[in-house]
Amino acid sequence: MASVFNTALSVEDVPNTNMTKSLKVLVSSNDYLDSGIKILEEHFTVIKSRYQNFSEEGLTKNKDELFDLIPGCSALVWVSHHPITKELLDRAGPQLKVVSTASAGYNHCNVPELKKRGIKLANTPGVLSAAVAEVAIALMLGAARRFTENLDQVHSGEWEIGFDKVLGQDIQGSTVGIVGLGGIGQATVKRLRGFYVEKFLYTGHREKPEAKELGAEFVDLDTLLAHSDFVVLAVPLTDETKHMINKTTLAKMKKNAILINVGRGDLVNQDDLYDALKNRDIYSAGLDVTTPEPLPKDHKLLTLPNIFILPHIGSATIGTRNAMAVLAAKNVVNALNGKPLITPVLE
Ligand SMILES: O=C(O)[C@H](O)CO
Repeated sequence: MASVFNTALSVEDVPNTNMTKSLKVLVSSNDYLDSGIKILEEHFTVIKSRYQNFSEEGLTKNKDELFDLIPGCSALVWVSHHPITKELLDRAGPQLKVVSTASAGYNHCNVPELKKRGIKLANTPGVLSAAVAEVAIALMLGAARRFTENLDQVHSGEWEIGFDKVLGQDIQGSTVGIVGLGGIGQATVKRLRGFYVEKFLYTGHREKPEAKELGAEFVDLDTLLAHSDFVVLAVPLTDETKHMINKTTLAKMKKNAILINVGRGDLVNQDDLYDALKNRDIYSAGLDVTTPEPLPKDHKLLTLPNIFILPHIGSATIGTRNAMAVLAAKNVVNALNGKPLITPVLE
């Protein structure tokens, strides 16, 4: 755990208060951790939403409350996945200097609008790569070894224990294609080394210098889809990547291919994925992210035996979430003290 915390600056490194307590910092949800609150409270007046943003009721209350609390704030620590809209920024007022999202993904932030207004944006990459990579591997195992069907058997008490029953696929000897060899993609490759993967492919905008050491080969998306037994999505959601996995791209994948998504639900056209899984055009899928979240319990994807879904827990470990909370807070301290952001998206 120590090494996770060490990836961000220590509390002592943070510039201290010639700032005033009168600056207001809004924490967008009540599930932000005390490790972050403590740092913020040393410097600022912290205003916290009383609500979380995961139940339908909580989401609505959280959204309404944020609208009431935001006027006059100098910084936002964003733990919600609500979009940061033009309307919300107008409501905040011109003193708003920085948005610090406690996530690697920042697709919920209106970047052009923030830029136009000169508001800084920070995120929390790096500190969560290991935890998300571990979940990517859990999904690979879960989808390849048919955990959904197997867990159903455990719960129903009807085990199919035949020698030839519920057989899965190996990671050993497979080709793993990583879409997006950033921090999470690289961490996934490193952790897969012990699984005796035959070949790593990756795709993205450009070749990555780190790939050589990882033994990963740069290819275009079509080549990756055509050759990979596992396709791991580890890219941010942008206009370019939205629905990059769709009817056309699914048709380019191998029959035995397993699709893994640890990025964002909207990277995948879920109707097309449903059809591909139902028709066995690909073997299975493992998703940590869906659209929407939570996925309604009567959603058609949940009727499929060959899908293994987790409720967006990629970064949800004690060490990682604390590291994210601390980093998000330190970015605010720096921004309001005229120092560079530690992990800037927009500066
Ligand atoms: O973007 C992220 O940081 C993860 O998906 C957790 O929200």
